[in-house]
Amino acid sequence: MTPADPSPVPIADARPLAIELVGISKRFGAVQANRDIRLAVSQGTIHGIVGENGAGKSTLMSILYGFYQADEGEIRIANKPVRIADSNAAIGLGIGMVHQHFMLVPNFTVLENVMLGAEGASLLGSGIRRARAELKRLADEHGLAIDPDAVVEDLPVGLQQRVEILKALYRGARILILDEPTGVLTPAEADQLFAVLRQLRAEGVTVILITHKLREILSVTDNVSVMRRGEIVATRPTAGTSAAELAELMVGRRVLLRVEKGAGAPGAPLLSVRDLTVRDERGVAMVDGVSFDVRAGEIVGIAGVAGNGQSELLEALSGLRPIERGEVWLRGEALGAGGAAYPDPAVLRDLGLAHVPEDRHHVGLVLPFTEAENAVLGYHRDPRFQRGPFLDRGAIRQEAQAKITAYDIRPPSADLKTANFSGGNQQKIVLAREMERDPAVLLIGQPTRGVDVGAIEFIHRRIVEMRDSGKAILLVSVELDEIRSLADRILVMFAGRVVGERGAEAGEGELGLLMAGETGREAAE
Ligand SMILES: Nc1ncnc2c1ncn2[C@@H]1O[C@H](COP(=O)(O)OP(=O)(O)OP(=O)(O)O)[C@@H](O)[C@H]1O
Repeated sequence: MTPADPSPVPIADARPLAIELVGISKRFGAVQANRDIRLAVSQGTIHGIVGENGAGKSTLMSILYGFYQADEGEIRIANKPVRIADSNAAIGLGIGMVHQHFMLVPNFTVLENVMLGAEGASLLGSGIRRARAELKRLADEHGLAIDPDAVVEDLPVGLQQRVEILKALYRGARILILDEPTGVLTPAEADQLFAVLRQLRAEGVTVILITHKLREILSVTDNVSVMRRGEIVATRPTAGTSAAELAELMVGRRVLLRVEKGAGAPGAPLLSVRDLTVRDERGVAMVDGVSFDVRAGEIVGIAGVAGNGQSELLEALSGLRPIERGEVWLRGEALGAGGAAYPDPAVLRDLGLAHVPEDRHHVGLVLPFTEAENAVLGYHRDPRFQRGPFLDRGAIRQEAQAKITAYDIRPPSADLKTANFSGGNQQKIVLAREMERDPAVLLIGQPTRGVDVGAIEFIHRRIVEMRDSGKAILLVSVELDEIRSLADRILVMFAGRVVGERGAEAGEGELGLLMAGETGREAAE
């Protein structure tokens, strides 16, 4: 284990301290999630926190926001020791949190969401007028333009996040915690968010930013702390560090930050899609006449801004969403032909199609189940896991343990409830299950969302190995870098249609234009 940096606090800075954590420790059963954390953050700075999956970042922020109580240690806000019993106490101390999974009421307006639960908010006429004026003032002052009467569920995620930030500022937040805020954003939305954070910093707001994206750390933070196995192992001024150093500090070894991939040798199509149309619950054609092939030994990437039909495409192909029209062939066999229903996910699995869903919480995992149960979910009828009419628990545990080792899932406990794994480790549980089944065709959505750099390196390598062993891979990701480094061919989706196809060498700007629906002359050039 790397010894903790002997002098992690404070980074020399003339500004007063906004936050000091002194010897914070927190244990969950056998897991020491935080150990003797010492951290000092100066007012009006952006402090990054990085660390591998399960390093304890979210736990530490939950302690600061009053969700959990530390077992030991002291929190000081503006040099005063405080007790943060719950999130109301945190808000009272000027601490605001922007959650990974937004906590907004979808069918309420922006104004209603901002007012909801705020102290002294009144839904009477004068109260609403005052709140509206205050929201406008905050939006103008911080460069957070928004329509107060827009219904939240109609807004793109970037603006929903803006509502979360405004909500925190409305409650008087002077310290803002953002836990992986760009996971659901497009590159352009992420840039806008960073512009907002820089402006907030200039106004004296203190920001703590948790992210796995080292590029973001380098571009927007002043200082950065690295967590490993519950401890802070280093704190550095951002200007004095690099992506390579941070990655090494995080995982304790050198990490390859780019994908190594030879030229592909694509064979026959294993998945063919013709004129596919899929509607959502509201009857809107989310996938609108889409056609493509994915060949053996090929990775086809679908690039696009979230919400342009990529999710519905994956769901339909994997049997989770009805297909309205179109044809799908899997390994040369027409699915749902001659009026038969499209096969359900279990049948598709038997036919050699695996699916890593984008939404691991709702589709990929049953959170109250143990790791071992989730490790074979959907595959538990496999003869390897049956003993007569019963499940062979020993075989299931053995399989789970092998995957835990191969994917470095932490903590390495097959008996732990899946809900108690960190987000990135939950993702690895789904990936291990679907990828190790040796499917002919793999549909994979957002494979590295919330996953640390060491695990990204591993997952990317596995995807390339699968391609090289002749699998057909359809990859959906909002990370353009991920698509560009993995895919052999790139299809761009916009408003339910494939609006362009490019080779792996396509430039970011060119793809960005297509993603924004600019299919005119500039995009063609
Ligand atoms: N409520 C809980 N009960 C039991 N264990 C927990 C609980 N919450 C977190 N843990 C454990 O504490 C450790 C730290 O988890 P935490 O979510 O803080 O990690 P993280 O650094 O935020 O990870 P990620 O990057 O994957 O989100 C993990 O081993 C996790 O399994």
